[in-house]
Amino acid sequence: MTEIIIKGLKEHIGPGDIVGALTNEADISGNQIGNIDFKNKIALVEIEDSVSEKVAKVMDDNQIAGVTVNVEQDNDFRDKLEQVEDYLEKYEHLVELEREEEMRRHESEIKHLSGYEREEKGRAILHLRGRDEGQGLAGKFLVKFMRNHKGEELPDNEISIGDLVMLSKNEPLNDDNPTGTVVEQTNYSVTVAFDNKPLGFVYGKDLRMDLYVNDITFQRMLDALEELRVATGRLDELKDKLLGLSGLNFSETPEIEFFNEQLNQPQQKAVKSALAADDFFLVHGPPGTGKTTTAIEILQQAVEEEQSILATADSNTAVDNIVERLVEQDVEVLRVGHPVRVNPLLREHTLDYVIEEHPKYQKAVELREKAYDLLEQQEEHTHPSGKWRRGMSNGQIRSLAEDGKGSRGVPPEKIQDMAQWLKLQDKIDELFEKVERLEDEAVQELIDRADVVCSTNSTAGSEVLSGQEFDLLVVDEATQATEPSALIPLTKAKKVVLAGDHKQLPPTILNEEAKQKGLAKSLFERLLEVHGSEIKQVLNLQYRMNQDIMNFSNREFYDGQLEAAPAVKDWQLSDLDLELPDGNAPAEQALNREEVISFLDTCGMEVSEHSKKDSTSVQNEMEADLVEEIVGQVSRTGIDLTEVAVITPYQDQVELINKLVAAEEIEIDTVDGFQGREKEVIIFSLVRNNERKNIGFLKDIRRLNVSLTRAKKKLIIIGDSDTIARHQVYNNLTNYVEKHGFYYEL
Ligand SMILES: Nc1ncnc2c1ncn2[C@@H]1O[C@H](COP(=O)(O)OP(=O)(O)OP(=O)(O)O)[C@@H](O)[C@H]1O
Repeated sequence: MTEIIIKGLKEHIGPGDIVGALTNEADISGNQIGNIDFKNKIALVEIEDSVSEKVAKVMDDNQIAGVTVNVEQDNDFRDKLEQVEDYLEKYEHLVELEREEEMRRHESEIKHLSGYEREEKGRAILHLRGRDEGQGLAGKFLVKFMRNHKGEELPDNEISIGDLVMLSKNEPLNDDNPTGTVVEQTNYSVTVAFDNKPLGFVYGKDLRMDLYVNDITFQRMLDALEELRVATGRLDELKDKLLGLSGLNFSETPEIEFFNEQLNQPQQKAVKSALAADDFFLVHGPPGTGKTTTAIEILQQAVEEEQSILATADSNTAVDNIVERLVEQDVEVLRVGHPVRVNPLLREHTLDYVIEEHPKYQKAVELREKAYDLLEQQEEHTHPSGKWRRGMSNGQIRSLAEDGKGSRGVPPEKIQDMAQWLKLQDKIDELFEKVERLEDEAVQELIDRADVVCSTNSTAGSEVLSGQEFDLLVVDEATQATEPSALIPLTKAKKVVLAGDHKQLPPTILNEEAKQKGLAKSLFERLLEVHGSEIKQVLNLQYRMNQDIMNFSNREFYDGQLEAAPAVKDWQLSDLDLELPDGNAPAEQALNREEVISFLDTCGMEVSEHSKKDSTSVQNEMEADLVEEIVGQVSRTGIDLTEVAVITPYQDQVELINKLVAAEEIEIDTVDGFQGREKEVIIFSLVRNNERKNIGFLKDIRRLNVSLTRAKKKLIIIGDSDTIARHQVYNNLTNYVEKHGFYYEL
């Protein structure tokens, strides 16, 4: 027996349909068919060896029970199926772990912060009252929550549609508190759907709502995984390729004219290869090498070819960056996403904004208002409820009303009044149906009209984009997205280009087990591992840093492939019109010496790191004082302070330095928060200084790479070589600065 694979089945198709179709269409007898095994929408059917080829040929693109199916012979298929299932189950499990961790963190915050503090952070809303809104879709119980005081706006908050929230009265941590999903939201109210009838208190006053988990993104990840599981056609092919079950295809490299004439050789090559790739392509862009610049050119070229295009990134900031740069190039962009989360300067490109101008949407607004008027009119009539309905069907009420009759003790006038209510209901239903259709059409027309649709990875899974297919998906900052997150837009695409740098920081994962088991790994990295360097182009000319700042990272992380563009390779702080200090104090020397990289080593000084009570973070007062001293020197040079930043791996150190440094223009941030950014001068406080030589999460040397590649003209590092230099790369760093920079033992 040989196994043939039938793909694209529908739920209603059973073994009988398959046997029927095969015996009829392929002219074989029932006893030439063996076991039939169903896996989702796929059937694995055993066929006698002598006829299996014929069956596969006849049945491919043929119909079974009215459904067109794909049929092939593939002896490795069962194996592949298992691999796919292992992959999907693994990620479903990891997403679930992360989701649970997020809930735990919210619980812990609810425990440790007051309600007001949570409200301040936007993760709780206090002083609410609940109003019963009846039952909604799938029998869920709907409750609308508003402030106790009528007409009072809700405070700013992070809660959004799809999130799981918890309702409480006085006891925010009570196990019995009901949780439900946010289904509707305005400035004044949040409507929540509960699976079961919630406890009576939610219909009262003085309630508190807590964000429990930002669930929508997790749900969309799980939906994307499920889509992969039942994928057919192009998505099925992409799935095989991303798992390495089949190879990649490339078409001929196109001859093109570049929109951006400044693109350098590797950038041009990346654009051409990305266009030639049929399935996946990676643009590997080390810091400052023009990753986004290259991605923009790829998008413009695809627009020129009239492809339908989706461009995404994990964060709203990164998406806004793409939107801004596309708009500069006169590309017609449609930005999908909540306008509140979009840069105000770009709001005119959001779907919510442009749709207001669409005639069909305007008509929908008009009809909706009509429907609301009718709803009001309806209140003047009798609702056909149990009390008055007395078991009568709508049809009976209508025909009794027509005949002017009463029934079951209900007088004729009451029946007529109920019939009037029903008549209005019909009109209301019809209006809402029209509203929905008009809105859908308006959205579709706007999507079709746009050259490029832009959204976050998560929002690519939103209702407005459901059912859309794109010829090309470009994901920027792809190494900062988890694999399931990148899968959300991928399920809509025929071809995928990812731009990123896996040598910089991966996405933040809260759950340690999920992180260890691979959730922090991006799709970019998977593809690189599976398909090797054929799938990528490295951009190796960087436009950010003096070459001495670049070179350490170049050697440690990029195999020496990076080059500094001529314009930047020798630039220095003294090129700016500044008054550099002329003293010999270390903080002064760090600024006035020619060397662009300095290391102020605190190795001989007292051990000085410590953790605050209940904090997993670390701080170092001695380093903070030094930072303050250097900032003082920098400020006196007359430099534009918005061109200076202090970065450090630890949040508590950020807070400590923030207290010491008065100049508000100077950004002080964690390394993770500063990824993707740059400044003329960077002061980097390493913090770790302990007898145990413990360097905590500095062990992730990608964090060091990010830290060392933010400064354009001056990088000042403060750290304790005794603690850090146990680690080889940090040891290399101190050696490097001794040789190529200004190294000073305090
Ligand atoms: N071919 C080029 N010629 C001149 N300047 C360029 C070129 N390519 C990129 N740049 C400049 O280099 C800077 C970095 O470019 P871009 O923002 O595209 O890089 P990136 O790799 O996405 O950066 P990051 O690593 O910070 O994410 C920009 O100021 C851009 O204008």
